[in-house]
Amino acid sequence: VIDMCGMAKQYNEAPHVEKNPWLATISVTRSSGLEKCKAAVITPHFVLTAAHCFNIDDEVHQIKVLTNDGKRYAVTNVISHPNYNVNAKKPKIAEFYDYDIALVEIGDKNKRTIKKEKIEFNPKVRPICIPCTEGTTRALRKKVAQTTCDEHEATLLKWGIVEALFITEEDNELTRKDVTIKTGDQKPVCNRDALKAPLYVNVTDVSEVVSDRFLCTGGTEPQVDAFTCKGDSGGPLVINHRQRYIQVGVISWGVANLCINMNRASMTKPYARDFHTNLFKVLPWLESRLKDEGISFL
Ligand SMILES: Cc1cc(Br)c(Nc2ncc[nH]2)c2c(Cl)c[nH]c12
Repeated sequence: VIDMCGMAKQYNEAPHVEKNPWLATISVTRSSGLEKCKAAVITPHFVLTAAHCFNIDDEVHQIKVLTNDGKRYAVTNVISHPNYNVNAKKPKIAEFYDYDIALVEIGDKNKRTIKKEKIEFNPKVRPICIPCTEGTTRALRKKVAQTTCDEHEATLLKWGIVEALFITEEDNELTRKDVTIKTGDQKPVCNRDALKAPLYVNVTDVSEVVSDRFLCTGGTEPQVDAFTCKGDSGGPLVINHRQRYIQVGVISWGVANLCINMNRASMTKPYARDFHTNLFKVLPWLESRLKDEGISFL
């Protein structure tokens, strides 16, 4: 049977790693120290993360992918979106996160074996669903023949307020955090708070920093949303559709740093918004890079 995506243990007492089997951690070892990001398992050879987790001079031997079963995988390639350029708007905008998304390819370049090492799936390690793939059509319980990518978007990113979640690691434990994606008329209200980020104080036009590639979450209306910490970068923004999990975004950046070393402040702020790269806006790139991976895009 084709590996069904977005499946997880649902029973209350299930270990957190089996409730969130698609979460992975990326570690980048540099002379300046260790950087960690989150990622999502999407195929046996690829995890999806944020491009800003890497520097241009990082080499693949410095990067490892850690899955929930404790396995560490070597990396053969980091494929950042071609339009990602954190320096694109310097000096006015010191960091620009448009197209903040990257695929990390698993395998060991040095291994003489023909077959690349690949992620072993098990109850703690499973792929998440990606929009506009057959796997997601099945996960949405729709007819494979007739369902279009637009229908996926209409079903998942309805107009207004969309319930979603991300997974963070607190005291070595995975915990889910609930957020609401502001779409439709709620989107400008959410995006506007980007100008409250210290980084963007001298920016006047929000569209200079919040491009159409972003989904916006956070704040206190209509509910008090969880906020991200820098260490959450690269993790998946997930929609739970009838106990099947579909990734719609990659955690990119946030307005307020309400965390000290991943210890969250107790109170959020109304302007504590987070921005996530919207997978529906990077599909041609995703499809072109995943074509030999047994994922059939619509
Ligand atoms: C997830 C995440 C990533 C980054 Br990079 C942050 N840092 C930042 N955002 C704007 C400029 N720098 C934050 C903050 Cl702050 C909260 N969550 C973040």
